[in-house]
Amino acid sequence: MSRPVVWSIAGSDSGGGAGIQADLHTLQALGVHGCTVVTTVTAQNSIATRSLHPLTGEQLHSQLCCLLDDLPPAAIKIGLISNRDQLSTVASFMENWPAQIPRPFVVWDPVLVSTQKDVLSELQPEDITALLRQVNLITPNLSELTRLSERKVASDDALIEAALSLCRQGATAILVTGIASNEDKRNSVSASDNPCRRDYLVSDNDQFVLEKRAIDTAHDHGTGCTLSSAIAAFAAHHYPLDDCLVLASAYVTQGLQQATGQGQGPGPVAHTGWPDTLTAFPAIRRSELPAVSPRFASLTAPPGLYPVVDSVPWLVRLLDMGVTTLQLRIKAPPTAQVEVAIREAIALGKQYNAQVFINDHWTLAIKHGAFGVHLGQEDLALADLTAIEKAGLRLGISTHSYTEILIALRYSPSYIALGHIFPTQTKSMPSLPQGVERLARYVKLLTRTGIPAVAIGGIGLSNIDEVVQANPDGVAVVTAITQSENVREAVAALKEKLDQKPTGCASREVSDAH
Ligand SMILES: Cc1ncc(COP(=O)(O)OP(=O)(O)O)c(N)n1
Ligand SMILES: Cc1nc(C(=O)O)sc1CCOP(=O)(O)O
Ligand SMILES: [Mg+2]
Repeated sequence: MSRPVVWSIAGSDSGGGAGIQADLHTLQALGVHGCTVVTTVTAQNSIATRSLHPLTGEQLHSQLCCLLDDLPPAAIKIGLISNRDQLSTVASFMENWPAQIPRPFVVWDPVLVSTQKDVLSELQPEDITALLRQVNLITPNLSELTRLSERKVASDDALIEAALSLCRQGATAILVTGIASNEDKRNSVSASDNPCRRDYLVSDNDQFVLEKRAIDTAHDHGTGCTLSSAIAAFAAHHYPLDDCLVLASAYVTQGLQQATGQGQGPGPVAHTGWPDTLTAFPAIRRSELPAVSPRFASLTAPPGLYPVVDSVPWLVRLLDMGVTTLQLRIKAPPTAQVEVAIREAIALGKQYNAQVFINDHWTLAIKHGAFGVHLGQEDLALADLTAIEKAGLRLGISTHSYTEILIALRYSPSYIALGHIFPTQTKSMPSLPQGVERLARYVKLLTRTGIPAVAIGGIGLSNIDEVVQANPDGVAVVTAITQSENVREAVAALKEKLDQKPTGCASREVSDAH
């Protein structure tokens, strides 16, 4: 099967560490086909840039048209644009994108100065508006943001205001990269702890921070190029924007961790594979999320088959069949009737020595001493996580992306649900089904955290074999049980499939970053 196509419109770095060369290494490593539109030929090595040879707008146009005829892109990364002629060529090409070809995701890393502090572009702030309007994301560092926005950026508030000023000029979203953390500056971090680096995502309707420990290496040439081309690669694989940023950040961190140096100056970032080490992933900071660090009690047994039902009679039926992990999911306000059902469900869980989770209704779950509570991402902002933890309840958290997994990990839950794997009729979902390939990557990422992974969404007898291959610790199901013709047979068959899991709950380790 052919790979998604990504174009890199950027400068050539003869030293092989940045520009088109870094982009092609990144795109290859991340499973997409890279095509190139060279904007400028640089004579450059690891020590200095000796000369720059910009191509004309016409030469760029000819490369762009040739690619569009045969290799339309799923995503485009734009890097070095040396002058106004080049910028207006690329901007007008994007503006006149043919209606019959799906518009690609476009990320622009507005390279103005090299890591060795050589000025690479003649562009002035007033030149950029035409291209800003055509891109989905720009990824300036602090000095580029300062120059493009023509503002002094001395605080977080000033940074956000400068980024929003670019939004007002037509930018959709800005990722401001590599900001040293204010707390580190104030507290002079200990020698054993590398300082934090933050990337700020700012758009008209969203703001969040990706935070990670700085990597102690001299070999960081091509970091910005690698980040933006990785974002384009993940966009081409149809990841949502927040996941593109999270995955690209982890790819760069892995590259910095493994960089070994080439030449006498700063060597290039290494090009590793798909990010799969949790320690390379950033932590996510969102102002609306509770700023607490609870650690919830563990499950007493792996979840295995985990039916999610909406009534006490269903719980009784399944407990009688030997099911040991269940959820009562009543999507209704907390009336007296709901409270009675919750109290009975909790009592049944104790009677059968089963792990019974209460969905959403965390106050009633605490009041009646439940085994555990299940919360979604939206519920997290409203619930008192400290009260749930202090009352000794377990917590399960829903996730639908890498970003949501990183958010969930911050609260050390008792399990993490990964959904929805296949299309589901039970609930209308704002995200797309994830499929078993992503499920397997998530499970692998969680494998050493100590936190069990539960797959949910559209899972039944017809597809459970594929799910089992991804090796989750549990499988949550609604309709596979509640709409089966013979519930006892369905339970037995699903349990038998789960018993064929490749391995059990592996030994796990939790990352400091989360
Ligand atoms: C095991 C499990 N996984 C996911 C969910 C969904 O929780 P949430 O996102 O809060 O949605 P609602 O179930 O409340 O509609 C779940 N309940 N259980
Ligand atoms: C309640 C729920 N939460 C999901 C998630 O992805 O968070 S999917 C889902 C419904 C699962 O029902 P069924 O097994 O019938 O598809
Ligand atoms: Mg919920």
